[in-house]
Amino acid sequence: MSAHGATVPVELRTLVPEQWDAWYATLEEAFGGVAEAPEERALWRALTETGRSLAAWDGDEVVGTAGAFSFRLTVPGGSPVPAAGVTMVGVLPTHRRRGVLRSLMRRQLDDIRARGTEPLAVLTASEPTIYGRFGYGCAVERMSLSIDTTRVSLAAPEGTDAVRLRLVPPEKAADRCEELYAERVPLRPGMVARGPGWERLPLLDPESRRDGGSPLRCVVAEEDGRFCGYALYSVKPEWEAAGPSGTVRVRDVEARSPRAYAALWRFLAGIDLTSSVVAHSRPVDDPVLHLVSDVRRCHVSVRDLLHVRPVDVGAALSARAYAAPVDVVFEVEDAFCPWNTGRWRLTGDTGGAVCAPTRDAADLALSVRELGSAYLGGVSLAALAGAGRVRELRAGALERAATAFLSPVAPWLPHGF
Ligand SMILES: CC(=O)SCCNC(=O)CCNC(=O)[C@H](O)C(C)(C)COP(=O)(O)OP(=O)(O)OC[C@H]1O[C@@H](n2cnc3c(N)ncnc32)[C@H](O)[C@@H]1OP(=O)(O)O
Repeated sequence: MSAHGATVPVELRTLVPEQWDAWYATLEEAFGGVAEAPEERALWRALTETGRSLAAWDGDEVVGTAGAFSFRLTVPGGSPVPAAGVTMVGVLPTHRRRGVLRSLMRRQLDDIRARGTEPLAVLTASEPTIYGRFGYGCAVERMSLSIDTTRVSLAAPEGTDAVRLRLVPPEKAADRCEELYAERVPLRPGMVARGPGWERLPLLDPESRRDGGSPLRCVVAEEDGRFCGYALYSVKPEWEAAGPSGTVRVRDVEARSPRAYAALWRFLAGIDLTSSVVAHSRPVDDPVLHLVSDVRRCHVSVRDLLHVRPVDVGAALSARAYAAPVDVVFEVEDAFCPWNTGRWRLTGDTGGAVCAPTRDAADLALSVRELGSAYLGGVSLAALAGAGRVRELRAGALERAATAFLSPVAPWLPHGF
């Protein structure tokens, strides 16, 4: 019985390709019933891994959906670790709060564990309050910026003026952009290698999502004739009594050098007839924060992005490296996946780690959710301890573990899924 009504006795079945339309229609209904543009729908259809997607049936009706992508996610130290990218979760409004999501999450985590290859599950949540009960912790935040470019100037490191910028249709630059993206993936925890088909995601640009803005533009940066960066953006023109006040909407910026990075942002901030540059998903340590003359007029805000759930605590903690030597025993509580509950000894350093069950006394006590939050190195165990969510059982253990877990580069990923 759920808190809101009798549990619905749904039957969970693996999605078969012929049922994709009905399945996806349920998902769209759960999200409010606005149909996606045909190209968007076609992309998600192509990317759906039906064999690991679940449909909850009530009689002959699909009332709930949950999918998973087979990702390789960068973890601290730079290794790619297999992770289930949980996606397309929805329950019909007629069936909400009667345990359908809970049964989908139960089955999905059991399936991921049974595969034996993915120590982690990750997701971006429609609402951050939903997934903590299933052991997901917020591990990555994203930063939004709205730069008032009538007041803010950008610094130009030496060599910036030598960077040549060129407007190129996004499809024409796509291969070179993907290559650069692939180079960046190991450099930041949270980044996901884009498998076949995913290269279309950054170019997805349905008219229905433009909200009065231009089609997607691409500017590429070149140094000595070599491709060294790109920005994907659009422009939303606007006219006020006092003059033009358009907005540059940034979708992505990547570069191989600080010169190219600065040149791209300076370009975006200087487009005629615009007075602001808006970017909704940047890493919280984006170097652009150190290029601007007035960070307050960049209207920075931060919100949750990626939630991480260790499915196999031992394998997950063994798969990453640590910024400093660490030898710590965790007392882990995991109500939803009890196979993780117990004491785990983690020993590791910058070269790698081993994490295995132990009978030794615990140094730190926490739930699997806090381990998920700290896993990518962007959330400090010390901050979680400050909230009472990590308990130090041996003096000094918290500081050492917190130092070892942190990443010098903030985790991030450039797009949802
Ligand atoms: C990874 C992704 O795809 S994120 C996208 C998630 N989907 C959406 O937001 C679409 C719109 N919403 C929905 O489809 C549904 O409301 C869902 C999927 C969020 C929840 O499905 P339901 O079947 O209603 O959830 P279910 O009844 O299993 O609830 C399980 C628990 O979570 C809680 N819960 C579920 N949804 C919410 C919510 N939006 N806010 C707060 N608590 C919630 C329930 O109260 C219940 O708590 P309890 O165990 O203490 O009783």
